[in-house]
Amino acid sequence: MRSRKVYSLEKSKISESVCDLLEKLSAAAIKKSGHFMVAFSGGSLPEIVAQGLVNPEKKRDIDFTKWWIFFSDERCVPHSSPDSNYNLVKTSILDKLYQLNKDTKNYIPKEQVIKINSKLVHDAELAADDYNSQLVKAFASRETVRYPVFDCILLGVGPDGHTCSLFPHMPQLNVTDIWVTYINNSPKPPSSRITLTLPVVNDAHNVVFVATGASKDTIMDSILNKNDKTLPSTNVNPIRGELFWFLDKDAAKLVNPNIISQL
Ligand SMILES: O=C(O)[C@H](O)[C@@H](O)[C@H](O)[C@H](O)COP(=O)(O)O
Repeated sequence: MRSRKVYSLEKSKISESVCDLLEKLSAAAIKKSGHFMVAFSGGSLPEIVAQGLVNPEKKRDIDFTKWWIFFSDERCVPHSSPDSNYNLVKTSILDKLYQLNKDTKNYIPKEQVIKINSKLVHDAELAADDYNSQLVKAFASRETVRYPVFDCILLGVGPDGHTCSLFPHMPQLNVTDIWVTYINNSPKPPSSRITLTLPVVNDAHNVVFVATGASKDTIMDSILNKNDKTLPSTNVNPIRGELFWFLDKDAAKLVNPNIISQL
């Protein structure tokens, strides 16, 4: 891992700070390769990013036409379901971005939002294979390596240390021969999901965790202080990339102050 930065911020500062970083990473990626390949998790993350990204009071200097949106994990539900991470990102970010920038057309083209195949949500294994093929197609023009290299993967962390849909003591954490795998007994409902595998996450140029709330203080102690490798989030260490943790004060309460970076 090139570097790890752990930030502990007032909750009100989290969205803006994460999006300041996204603005920087986006500009660098677009300059280097012509696009910004970013994967979103579900949970609280999309709303947190939305507050800083599609804010009429603070327009971002971002060329959204060059963004490609992927999902770090996705539930095997219809796109219209309230449980769909695509639906969450669409309603919290994509639709608002369209409304904010429809005059300038500075929004993400629909064909650059790579979502689960809604015809396959009845079969998580087929859906995972299909998403894997979609990744191959999307990254074909860029990649000569074994894995797709995302410019940024945005992750949340569960109170049990899961991230994406990689859960403690479940076999998906050890899958290394494919880019996307599936689970049908997720401890966090809904039970059927597809997820990026750990090697893909660790091949990203940048991985950004966002964790807020007192419910995350104990797990943050296990991940950052105790380095508990049974927890999927502890195993996220980008091989050539940068790792960022954005914590609010509640989630960072038990974290050793010596590992906290200053923004
Ligand atoms: O689809 C999902 O459920 C998410 O991708 C999941 O991995 C989430 O990121 C964590 O459960 C944290 O969720 P919160 O940020 O809401 O606690």
